[in-house]
Amino acid sequence: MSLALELNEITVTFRSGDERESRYTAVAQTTLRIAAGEFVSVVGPTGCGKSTLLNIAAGLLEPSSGDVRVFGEPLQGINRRAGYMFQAEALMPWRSALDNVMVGLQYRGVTEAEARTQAEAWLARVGLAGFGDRYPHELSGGMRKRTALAQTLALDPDIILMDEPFSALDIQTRQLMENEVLDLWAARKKAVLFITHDLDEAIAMSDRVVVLSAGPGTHPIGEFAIDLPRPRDVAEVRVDPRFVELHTNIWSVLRDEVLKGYAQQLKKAA
Ligand SMILES: Nc1ncnc2c1ncn2[C@@H]1O[C@H](COP(=O)(O)OP(=O)(O)OP(=O)(O)O)[C@@H](O)[C@H]1O
Repeated sequence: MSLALELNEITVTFRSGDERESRYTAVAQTTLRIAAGEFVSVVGPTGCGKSTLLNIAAGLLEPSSGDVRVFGEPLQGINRRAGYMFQAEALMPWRSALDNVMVGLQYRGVTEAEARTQAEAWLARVGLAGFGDRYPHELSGGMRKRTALAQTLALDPDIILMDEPFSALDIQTRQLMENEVLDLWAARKKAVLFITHDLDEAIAMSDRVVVLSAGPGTHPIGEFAIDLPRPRDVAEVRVDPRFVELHTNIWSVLRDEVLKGYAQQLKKAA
């Protein structure tokens, strides 16, 4: 089994506050490996370091120590084998949905005509055929997420990095999007690193769920193989007795960390 992404013994220390001497170790000695085609979710308490790990995988942030490998090669700079989808809206408001999807392709050197054809096909795949000429403000939140998904997948990345991509959506739209992502993933089997607060979402979508400790110095404290059959419907799978059992097992590890995470946030705010 080939590894798509390896984070080996990663430590990340930030300078914190105004005092130059003051340092905060967000991530400590964390190893996380994702096989080609594997869907892995990372859950952990608020502020523990999930986004920091994703930024490391994206090559947007350099670790203080440890190394990152992409398909066996050391990562230098931006991870060009990866596509990202973040919590915040990433669409350019002055471009139509179609232009938003086309721009990444054109940046890669695809001709305008070919980029248009591919972008139209991706918009259709995410259920937005006929919406290409709308601007982001003319689309619903779910439609904007679909556009962002088309934008990410159109570049055909081997690794997909997602940081709470659906957290702003209402529950029905969210479940529709989760099922769509699972269908698209099943068709093309990319490696996915999915960050979420939501344990139900993590279990419903993933092959494996990794639980991070509360910070400072977050690190994995549990790893669970999700042996639920696929294809899955994220709403239906939640009532499967095995889902409930996995949820109980993972929550027993996560619960104390969530409580520690809240205490930590309150201390930081004080
Ligand atoms: N550039 C930075 N400078 C200083 N501290 C930072 C920086 N980026 C993150 N941190 C701190 O590192 C810790 C981890 O942050 P991170 O955003 O990775 O957590 P998270 O688990 O993704 O949070 P959430 O669940 O709330 O999205 C936090 O305490 C945060 O304040």
